[in-house]
Amino acid sequence: MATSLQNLSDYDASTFIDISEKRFGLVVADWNREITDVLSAGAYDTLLKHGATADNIYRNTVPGSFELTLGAQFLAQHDEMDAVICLGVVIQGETKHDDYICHAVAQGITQVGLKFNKPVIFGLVTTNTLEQAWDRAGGKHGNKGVEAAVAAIQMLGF
Ligand SMILES: Nc1c(NC[C@H](O)[C@H](O)[C@H](O)CO)[nH]c(=O)[nH]c1=O
Ligand SMILES: CC(=O)[C@@H](O)COP(=O)(O)O
Repeated sequence: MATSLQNLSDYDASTFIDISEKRFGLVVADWNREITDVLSAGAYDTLLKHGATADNIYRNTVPGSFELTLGAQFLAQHDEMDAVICLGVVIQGETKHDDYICHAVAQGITQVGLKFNKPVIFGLVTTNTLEQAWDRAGGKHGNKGVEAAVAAIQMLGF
């Protein structure tokens, strides 16, 4: 289903577990920094809003989205880390460069999650245009950072 029809920025928090003792890693790509900062703030504020403490949220920056996988692994490998949220923005260019990045990140962070048996969330905005990216970073389609944080909380409830 397309984001225009449904997004997780509207969610029911009544089913969330207590996350006051949970530790979260945020891995944020520096590319398209103005937008990833908004995603990061959305994720951070959402975790706090639902009971996480600032001391339990660890934020690491990586150069670009391609590095999200390794950044996620650096955090996920710590036993005390409960969930990792990866945030990046890849906007289509003239070449297939964006495809390579997006597929690598999707596969890479899936593997990290399976390897460490903990939620590693795919908060990668992959759009055709800059405008579409802003639409998903506090614009008309919500904030994918918020959605990523919600997904992490929901997965911890399993
Ligand atoms: N083009 C985008 C990139 N490119 C950089 C790569 O992610 C990577 O850092 C580089 O290839 C070195 O390994 N990154 C984004 O996050 N968004 C883009 O649109
Ligand atoms: C994927 C991108 O945003 C960019 O770095 C690559 O652009 P291009 O495909 O025009 O080289």
